[in-house]
Amino acid sequence: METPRILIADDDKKTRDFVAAFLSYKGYQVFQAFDGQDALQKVELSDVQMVITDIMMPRVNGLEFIKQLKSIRPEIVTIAYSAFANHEMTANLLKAGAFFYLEKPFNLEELETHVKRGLEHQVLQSKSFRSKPCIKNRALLNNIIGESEKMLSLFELIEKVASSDSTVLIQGESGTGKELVARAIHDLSNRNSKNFVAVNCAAIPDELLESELFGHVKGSFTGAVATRIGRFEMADKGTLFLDEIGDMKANLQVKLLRVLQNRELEPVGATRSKKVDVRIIAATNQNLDQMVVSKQFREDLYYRLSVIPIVLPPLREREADIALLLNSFLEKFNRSKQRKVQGFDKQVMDILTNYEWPGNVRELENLVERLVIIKGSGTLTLSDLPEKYRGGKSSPVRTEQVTLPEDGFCLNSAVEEFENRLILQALEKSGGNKKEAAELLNLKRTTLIEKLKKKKLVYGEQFSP
Ligand SMILES: Nc1ncnc2c1ncn2[C@@H]1O[C@H](COP(=O)(O)OP(=O)(O)OP(=O)(O)O)[C@@H](O)[C@H]1O
Repeated sequence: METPRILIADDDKKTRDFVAAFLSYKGYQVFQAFDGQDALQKVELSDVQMVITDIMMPRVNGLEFIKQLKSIRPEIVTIAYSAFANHEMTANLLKAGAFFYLEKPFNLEELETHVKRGLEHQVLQSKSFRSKPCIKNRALLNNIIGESEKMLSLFELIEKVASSDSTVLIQGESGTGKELVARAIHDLSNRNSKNFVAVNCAAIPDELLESELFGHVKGSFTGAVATRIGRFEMADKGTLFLDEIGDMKANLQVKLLRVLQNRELEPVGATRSKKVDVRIIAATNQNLDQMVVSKQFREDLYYRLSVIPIVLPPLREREADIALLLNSFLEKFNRSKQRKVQGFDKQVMDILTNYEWPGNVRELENLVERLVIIKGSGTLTLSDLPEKYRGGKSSPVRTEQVTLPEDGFCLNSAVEEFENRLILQALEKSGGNKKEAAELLNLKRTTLIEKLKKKKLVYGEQFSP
């Protein structure tokens, strides 16, 4: 049996460390959160079965935390504790779905008894949740392929959050389907008759992003030849999807925070602000938690955005979906490319099921598209697979051959040069075709185009770093 995973939420570090040390000693895997808001984040990131929470905490207190947790992850068992409890609070806690309530100071052995009971209860409860997955609108989620347990709970979560109008933060590796999930949330929400507007914050040059988001008035900067509305206004009454939010620069983070707080924005060069009614869904493949610690991302904005956190699992953690994805894409590309490939032989299926998929579903989809086009008909066998899949190696780039010079060097410019060279090689290989080059690099086509713009790279011209 897997080691049970438990999260302890308490703003008092001493108590938190004390309870954590005891439960770790007893063999549980323990995580810590410093208040209810932080706990909501960590629940998703650490995939726990139980939360032990203090009641008196700043920002989101224990009772509010349990209510929110139950609305998104009802199968997680919670034990609450507090120094001052009265009958009314205990009743409220149990009504909110807490499994047990303990009064401080409590005995650690007593806590462990309730932890054991709670975890037994959790196993039974999660079985019952699994046996009746209540996904009402599977048809609307049709373009998200998956039947693994992780995907089924994702579908349930999408349905629950869609109607809530809260801000959502989707985290996950590149190619796991963050944009697809954002669209599904919009499609299932009351805003679905209005626009879903997507902005890739990493792809738009920093100096243009502000006017792209908030719009500008004529003459406010060189090139502002006419007044233009921004993406926020385009998404009015609908949904704005802010992709790659981790790349947003500090000055714009402040402006975005202001819009989220006041629900109004100021176009570049305008003297008056405008009201907007927009639901924000943000996404990133970076570790925002760590970026907050290293002060690259504002903590206040992080909490504003992550009211409902969703973490998409990488494909290697849901092997059960790989065959389904391979077959679904095979069907899709047979249809759209007018080919008649019959399927994958067992050896190919086994290799692809055990492959790591560093580029996740995007990589799988691109591979199937290429295989279908090239093969045309018949069954796909080992010799049809590109070398890297046959050898089981996930990256053809031999980074281990790179050595750091004695006196060090500038990492940023080296990385930039490395990226530029690979982009130009991909364009070379595809004869300048950007869609194909993006596929070779496992990037979205639009991301590649914006990267080229940002870097001022032109295919066909000699690149000098
Ligand atoms: N579960 C899925 N079912 C079907 N297609 C999927 C699934 N997940 C991802 N895809 C496909 O994979 C590709 C990448 O998905 P998407 O752009 O949503 O990923 P992402 O996580 O936003 O990537 P990035 O971080 O690079 O922007 C798209 O073509 C999408 O349709």
